[in-house]
Amino acid sequence: MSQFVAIRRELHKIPELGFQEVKTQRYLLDYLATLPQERLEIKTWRTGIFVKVRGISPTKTIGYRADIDGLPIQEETGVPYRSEHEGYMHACGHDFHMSIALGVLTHFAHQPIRDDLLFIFQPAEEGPGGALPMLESEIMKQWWPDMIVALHIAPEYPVGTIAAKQGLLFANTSELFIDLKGKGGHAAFPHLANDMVVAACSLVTQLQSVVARNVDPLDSAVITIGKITSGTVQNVIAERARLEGTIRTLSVESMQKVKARIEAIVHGVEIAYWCEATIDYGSMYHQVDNDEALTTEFMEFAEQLSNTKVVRCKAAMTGEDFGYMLAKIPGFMFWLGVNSPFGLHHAKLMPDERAIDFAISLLTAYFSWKGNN
Ligand SMILES: CC(=O)N[C@@H](CCC[C@H](N)C(=O)O)C(=O)O
Repeated sequence: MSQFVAIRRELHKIPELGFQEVKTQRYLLDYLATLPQERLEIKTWRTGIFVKVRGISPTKTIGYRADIDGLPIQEETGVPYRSEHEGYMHACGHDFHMSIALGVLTHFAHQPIRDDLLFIFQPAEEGPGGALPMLESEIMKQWWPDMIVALHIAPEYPVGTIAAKQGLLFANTSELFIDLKGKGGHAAFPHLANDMVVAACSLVTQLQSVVARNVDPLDSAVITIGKITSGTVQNVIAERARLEGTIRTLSVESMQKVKARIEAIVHGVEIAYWCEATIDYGSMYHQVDNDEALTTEFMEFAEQLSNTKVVRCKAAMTGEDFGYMLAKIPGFMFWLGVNSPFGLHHAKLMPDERAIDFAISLLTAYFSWKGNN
């Protein structure tokens, strides 16, 4: 087993939620301390880390970002290195993202190139979002990169495949939390209560009409309600209900339109079900827009490598707060094939670990070329 597969397994055991990545940060710092320090500058930022690898005669700084948080999912893989944190899992591949970043960083700590490299270990990608505050931090302002790159694992592609496109790659996202408050009561006397289970069910159904009837069929949007909580016991009418979900759109304008329709429907539910409703949009992520020239250059670079297959993919409705970085710094994100029968955010996600060494060699080759040219 390669060193960075072993590191991935250690990180896989300790998934932590956004801005709680204390053990993860400690693990990363301990590893960084084992590298030759002559060219490294390491600065922590909340639970994240910035690492600069000083080049020999720098003309620019190339940034590379890896996200480090896990998800509140109970792992069902049964692997020996499964999560030791009950109810939490690296089910979005951030353990891969970190070990790949460490592999690339390790190479350049031993064999520096002309240009500076900036590695960003970013907390809270799954929420509430670490990219934007990290981007606004003093450290980032001091070490501002001229370009920036990130990858995301892709269960649907085989190892050795990368997928990317110029322009829009990932959607705009907004979390969605709706609280309904009616009147509870005895299950036998519904006419004396305002039942929030019924209101919530109706609201979920009505929300489906926004994408079906209000979004241009040639545009795209998603409204997913992933969680509903309501009620206390089977024979009591629920006074409250809470819906938790996410909105995805392919433009900022569509996001505004979808939210306006959601607000109108929620107001209609207030009237129809004699209840009070509040909407909270939680955290929002800017769409991931890949720089045309840099993406083309990277895809052409990867295409001439004998072990790499490059796919021109479509945009996806996933979200990524790396979009905030790409809104300020030219660069790109690409998908890395990991060939898992179970997808992202699934309790049985099982990415093929051979993708780790493949990605380290791809990125090492690309940064060596880009950082000397
Ligand atoms: C790559 C990926 O799966 N990203 C997450 C980002 C979540 C953003 C936010 N918490 C939300 O749910 O809107 C995704 O779910 O796409």
